[in-house]
Amino acid sequence: MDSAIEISSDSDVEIQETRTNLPQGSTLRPHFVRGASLNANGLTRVGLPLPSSRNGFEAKPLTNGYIGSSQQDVKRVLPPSLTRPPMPLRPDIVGTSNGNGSQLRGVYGATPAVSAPGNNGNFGGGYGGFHDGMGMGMGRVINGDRLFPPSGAHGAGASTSHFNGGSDPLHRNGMGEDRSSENDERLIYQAALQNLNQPKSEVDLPDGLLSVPLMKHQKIALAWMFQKETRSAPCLGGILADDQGLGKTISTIALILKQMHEAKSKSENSSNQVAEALDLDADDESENPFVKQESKAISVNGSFGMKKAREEEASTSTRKFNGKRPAAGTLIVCPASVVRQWARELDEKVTEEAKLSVLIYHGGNRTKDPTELAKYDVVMTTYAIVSNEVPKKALKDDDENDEKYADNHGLASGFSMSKKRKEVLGAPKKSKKRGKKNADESDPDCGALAKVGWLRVVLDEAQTIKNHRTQVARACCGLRAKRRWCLSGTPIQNTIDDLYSYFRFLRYDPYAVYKSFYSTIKVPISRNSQIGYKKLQAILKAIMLRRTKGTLLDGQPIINLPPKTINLSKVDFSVEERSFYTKLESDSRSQFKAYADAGTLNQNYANILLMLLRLRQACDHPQLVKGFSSDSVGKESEKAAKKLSREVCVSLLNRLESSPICRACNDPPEAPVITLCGHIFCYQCVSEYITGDENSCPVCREQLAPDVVFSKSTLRSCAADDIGCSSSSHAKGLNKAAFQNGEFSSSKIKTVLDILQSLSNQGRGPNSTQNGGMPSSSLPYDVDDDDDVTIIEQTSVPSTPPCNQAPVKTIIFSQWTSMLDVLEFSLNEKTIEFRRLDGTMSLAARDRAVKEFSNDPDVQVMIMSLKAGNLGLNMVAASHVILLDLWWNPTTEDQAIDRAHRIGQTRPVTVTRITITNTVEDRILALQEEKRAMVASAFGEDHGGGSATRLTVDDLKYLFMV
Ligand SMILES: Nc1ncnc2c1ncn2[C@@H]1O[C@H](COP(=O)(O)OP(=O)(O)OP(=O)(O)O)[C@@H](O)[C@H]1O
Repeated sequence: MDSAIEISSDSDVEIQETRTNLPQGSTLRPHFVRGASLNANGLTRVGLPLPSSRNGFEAKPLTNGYIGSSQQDVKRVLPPSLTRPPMPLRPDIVGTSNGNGSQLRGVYGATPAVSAPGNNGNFGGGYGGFHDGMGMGMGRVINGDRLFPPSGAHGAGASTSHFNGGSDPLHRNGMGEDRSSENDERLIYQAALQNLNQPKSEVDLPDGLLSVPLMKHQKIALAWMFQKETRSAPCLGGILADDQGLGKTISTIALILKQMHEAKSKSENSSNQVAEALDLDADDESENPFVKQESKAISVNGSFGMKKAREEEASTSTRKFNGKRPAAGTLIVCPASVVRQWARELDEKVTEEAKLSVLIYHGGNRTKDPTELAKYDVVMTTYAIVSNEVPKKALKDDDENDEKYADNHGLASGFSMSKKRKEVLGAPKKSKKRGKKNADESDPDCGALAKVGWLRVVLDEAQTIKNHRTQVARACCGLRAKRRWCLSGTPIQNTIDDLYSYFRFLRYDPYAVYKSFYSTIKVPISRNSQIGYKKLQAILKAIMLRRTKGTLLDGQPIINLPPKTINLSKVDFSVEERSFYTKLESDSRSQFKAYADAGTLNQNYANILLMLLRLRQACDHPQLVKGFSSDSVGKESEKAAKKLSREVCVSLLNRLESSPICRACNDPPEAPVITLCGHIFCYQCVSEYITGDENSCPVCREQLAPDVVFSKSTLRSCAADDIGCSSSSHAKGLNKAAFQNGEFSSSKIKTVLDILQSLSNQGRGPNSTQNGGMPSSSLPYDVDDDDDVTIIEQTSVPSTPPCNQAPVKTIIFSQWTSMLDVLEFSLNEKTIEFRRLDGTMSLAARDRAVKEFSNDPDVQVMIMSLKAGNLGLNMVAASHVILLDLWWNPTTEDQAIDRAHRIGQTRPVTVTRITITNTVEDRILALQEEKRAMVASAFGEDHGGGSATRLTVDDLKYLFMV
C-alpha cells in the first residue's frame, strides 16, 4: 500500500492522495511507487479536480460581468466574480471549494450526465453483421442471452438479420449502460490475436495517381487501411500510429485516392446496375456500419473526383435518407501549424491527372454553406474550428462507472479519477453562453462542418483529443462520419486512459463505453500488468497499425534513415547559478515538506507545480525565475486595460496572481495572462488561439483578441494606485540590462553557443569525419530499441556528424519563450543568423520562418518553442537538434526530434539534450524513463512488460528530495 498523489496536466488537472494497491507484478525502483500517473506537461492524472477550478476562479460559468462606464467599446463579458471586489485567497480553501458555495465547472465537467436514450434495460450491444475480414462471426445479446458461435468459430458469421444491431438505441449511442461487454470483447480479443503479427499484405496504387512511389511499409499501411475501411470490424477506420515521419500523411492520401479509384472502377463495371448510394448521413451512431458498408457501393460516375459521385448521390437515394445534410468527402482535422503542410503534400504528392479538389476551411471568411464543403474531395481544418462549431458529443457518467468499477474490482479508489472530482465540482453546470455545445445542428453556433455527412474524418496528431472530456475531443466525436481515422506517432502520452478517447471517437465498441474500457483494460493492467498489457496489445492490434523506425520488414529496416545519435550533455552550473539554485531548491523543499506535514498537498497542488516550474526554469537560466519576461502583450492590450475600471483590473490581477494553471497546457503559465472572460493562460498558449484561425477562448468560447488579454504588468500599472507594487517594466528593464551586460550567464546558453561554434568549425574543418562525429570521451550508456538510434551520455560538448557540403543546421527547442528570448540575445551578440518559431506568431509568419530556415544557407539556427513546433513540421534541413530543457513527457521530445529525423533526411542527425547535474532535471530524467516504459508496455515494444508509469507522493518527494 502506498499513499499516492496524482496530478494531471490535462484539462482536468487533478490531485489525489489515496491508498493504492500496487499492481501485481510491478517492478518498482526504490524511489518509485506507482499509484498515479505522470502527465505530459504537468504531472499526472486521476484524482481531484483542477486546482485552478477549485480556487473558485477558473471554473466559473460566465455571466454578465462588470465593465466600467467608460468602456463602451470593450463589450466583453466578465465572470461574475469580477463584479465584486476581489477577495484574498485563503490558502486553506484553495483547491477544495470556491468559497462561495457556487458549483464549479471544470473544463471537463461542463456537461450534465445524459442517460442513454431509449435505455429500456434490454441489452443492445453487439455488432450485428460483424465482419472481421477473417471470417469470424460475431454474436450479440438478445434479452440477456448472448448468441455467438462457439469460441468465435471461424467462418460462422452470424446472419446480420438475426441481430439488427443498428436499431438498438444503446448500441447507437455507444453508451449502453448494462451491456455486458465480456463476450464482445472476447471476440475482438480473439480476432486481434490472429492479427498479432504485423500485417504483410501490400497494396499499391495504379500508376499515375501519386507523383512518388509508395514505400513498402506505406503499401502495407494502404492495404491495412483499405481493409479496415471496407470490410473490417469492429469499426470502420482505426489508428495509424506509425512513428513520426514515416509517412502517415502520404498513406492517408493514398487511401483517399485508392478508395476513389475503386469507386470509379466499380461504377464503370456496373454501369447497367442502379448503384445504391452510400448513405453518408447514417454514420455509425445510427446505423450498423458493417451491414451497410458491405452491401452498398458508392455511386461514382465516370469522373475521378468524389465531387461528382457525391452530387449524383445527392440527387438520388441519399436525399431519401437525408433531406438536409449534404454528403461530403474527407475531412482532415489537424493542428493549425500543419494545415499548410497537408496542403503542400496533397499538391506535391498527387499527380495532375488525379488532382484532388481541396479546401482549407479556416479563417473568418470561411463559408457557412455546407453544400460548399460537399463540393470538395478533401476539406482541411483545425481542431480549434471543429471545437468551436461542432456540437459536442455528450459525456456520459464515466466517472460513476469508474468509481463503481473500482469498488467492484476491489481497486483502491486512487485508481479512479472520478469521485473527488465530482465531489468538488458538484453537478455540472450548463454554460449559458456559447459553451452550451451539447446542442444539435439547430444551434446557431453549429457550423458547416457539422451540417454535412463526411465519408471519412481523419484526425491528424490525434493525441490532441487524448482527453475525452475536453471540448475538442467531444467536438471531434460529434462529427458525422462513416469512417474515422486517428493518425498519431504518439497516441499514448500520459496514461492508458488516453486510448479511451480514440476508442470513443472511433466507436470501437465495447471499449468506447468507459465502464467496458475500465473493466476490460484498466482493471487487468492494475491487477497484473504483464497480462493486462498483453491483452491491451491485442485489443489495439484490431484497430491500430504501428511501426517504428526500428521495425524490420523481411529482416530489413522499413526505412533507411541516416542514424540518429542522442547525446545527453550533463553540464554543471556556474558558482552563481548553483548558489541561486541551491537556495531555491531548499526553499521549495521546505515548503513542500510543510505542505506534506500539514497534509495539504492536495490543496497546494498549483503551488507545488509552480515550485517545480521554478526549479526547472532555474536550470535554464536564473533570470527566468527572477521575473524576466518578454511581456509581448501588445499595445492593444495596454490601451484596453486603461479602459477597464480599476476594480476590474484588480480583480483580474488578483486572479492572475493566485498560483494559476494555464488552461491550455496545464502547466503553471509562462508569461501568464488573463483574458477578460477570466481564464488564465501562458501568453504563448493563448496566442495560439488568437493568431490561429479560431479566435475564441478554449474554455468558454468567448471571443479572443489582443485587446482582451492582459499581463500582470499591464494590469499592475492600471491598478498601481490600488496595489502600489513596483513597475514590472522597470524590473524587466533591469533584467534586460543584466543580460546585455552578461552579469548573469547561463551554463545552458554557454553550452549551446559552444555547440554551435563547434558545428560551425566542423562544417569548415578538414577532420570533421573522424570518429564518425562521436566524441571520443563519450560513454555509451544505453542503446535504444531503434537500430538507428544511439544514446550517449557525455559530460563534454558533443562533436557532431560530418558535414562536407552544406552547413549543419540546428533546431533549438525550449518550452519557454522567455528562454528563447534570452537565447536571442546571445545569438545576436554572436551574430549567428537564426529564425524563430513560437506560438505567438501568425501561421504565415511561422511558415515563412520554416521556409527561410530550410532554404537560406545563411540561416543556420531555428529557435523553436516546443509547444508550437514539435508537431507535424518537416524540417529536414536541420541535422542537429538541441533540447534545452526536459519535458515531462518524453514523447513530446521525440516528436520534436523527429522534425529533423524523418524521410528526406540525408545526414546523420545528432541530438543534444542539455541537462544540469544535481538538479531536479536528474530526477525528471528518471521519471521520463518510467513513462517511456509505460508506452512501450502498451504497444508491446518493451521486452519485459513493465507496468504503467505512476507518479506518487513518493515521486513528488523524490522530485523535491524530501
Ligand atoms: N513515398 C514517399 N516518397 C517521397 N517522400 C515521402 C514518401 N513518404 C513520405 N515522404 C516524405 O517524408 C516526410 C514525412 O512524411 P509525413 O509528414 O507524411 O510523416 P508523418 O508520419 O505524417 O509524420 P508526423 O507524425 O511527424 O506528422 C514528408 O516530407 C513526406 O513528403
